[in-house]
Amino acid sequence: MLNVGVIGCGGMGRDHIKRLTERTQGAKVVAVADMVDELAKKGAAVAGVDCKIYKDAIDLINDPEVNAVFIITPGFAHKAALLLAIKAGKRIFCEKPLCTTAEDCLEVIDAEVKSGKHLIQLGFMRRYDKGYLQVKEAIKSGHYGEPLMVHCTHRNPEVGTNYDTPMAVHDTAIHEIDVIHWLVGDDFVSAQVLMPRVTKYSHSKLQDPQIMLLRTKNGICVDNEVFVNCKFGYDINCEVVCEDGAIKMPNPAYPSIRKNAAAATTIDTDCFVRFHDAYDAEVQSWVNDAEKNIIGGPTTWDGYLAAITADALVRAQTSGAIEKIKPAIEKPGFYK
Ligand SMILES: NC(=O)C1=CN([C@@H]2O[C@H](COP(=O)(O)OP(=O)(O)OC[C@H]3O[C@@H](n4cnc5c(N)ncnc54)[C@H](O)[C@@H]3O)[C@@H](O)[C@H]2O)C=CC1
Ligand SMILES: O=C1[C@@H](O)[C@H](O)[C@@H](O)[C@H](O)[C@H]1O
Repeated sequence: MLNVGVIGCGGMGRDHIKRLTERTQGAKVVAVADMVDELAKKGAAVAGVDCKIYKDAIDLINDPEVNAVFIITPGFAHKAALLLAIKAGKRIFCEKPLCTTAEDCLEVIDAEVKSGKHLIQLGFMRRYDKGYLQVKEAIKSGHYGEPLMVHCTHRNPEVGTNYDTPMAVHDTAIHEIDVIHWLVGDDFVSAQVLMPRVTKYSHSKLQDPQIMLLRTKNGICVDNEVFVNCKFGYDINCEVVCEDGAIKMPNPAYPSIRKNAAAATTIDTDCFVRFHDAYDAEVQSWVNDAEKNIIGGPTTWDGYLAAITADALVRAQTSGAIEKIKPAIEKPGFYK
């Protein structure tokens, strides 16, 4: 049994605690930590009566009963917890983004490589979504030729006023950055952002919507509409256009209802419902891999590649120019 300690008991933290407690085989949440007492208590209540509560992440990490750690704090707080958990040699599941800057990601890579053990899996759950997996299979089959273009939309119904323009990259588009790189098996080399007219539902610190453009080494062009106050639903789409056909990701199936001379189909309203099965699958696979002592999912290196792409997009948000993307180091042999 993997005894998991969860750091960060906000919305996503509690969702993972519920998953680990109710739907994951072979894992148990034995401790939680949150700097806000009330949230730590809420997290522990989801886990069950014998769950320990800590205020400081370090105390949870150093608890000998805890042999694996979930880091579900906001992105800016990931680095500190990651470095402590690596030092303690604990198996780690860290929510996206790995860190909010590429420099911080390099520090984490350095620490993991020096530890000599593969410890970290990143929460890029879309790699476990049935629809994306079907698209990947179709590309791999070779029946449709080489991918040329990828059209994506990442629409959220709304975001709070703490959500600003760079977060459209770090918090939201980071999912396409990772999943498209994984789908087409190619690295990004440049980034650009187009800023359309701003929706009346935005606020002074947020340019919404945005069109993010990425180009890969092999010349594949990706356009990603990020629209986080679209109002109508949580709407994730992806179409890969290849030389001999176009592959559109299926969305979860809902019935088409005919009423009042109109036909309507449900669109999900949040990521927790849309990616429910993908989150379950990523966590179950991380638990299963513990027995084999491997990290089978997205690694720290994937987190770094996503971070350099995100940094280029954030630069492009203000420069309006095409920004280059280049890793500062060669991929360490450790991750090959
Ligand atoms: N994969 C996905 O689709 C999603 C991933 N996330 C990721 O999950 C993480 C958390 O997001 P939310 O739960 O939405 O945020 P949140 O703000 O609701 O919760 C974060 C929690 O961490 C606690 N916290 C902050 N710093 C801490 C520290 N140093 N030690 C202990 N506790 C600390 C806060 O008190 C808060 O309770 C983020 O990395 C976010 O990007 C969030 C939503 C969906
Ligand atoms: O990760 C997530 C959130 O943090 C983010 O804020 C949303 O835009 C994403 O759709 C969701 O998957």
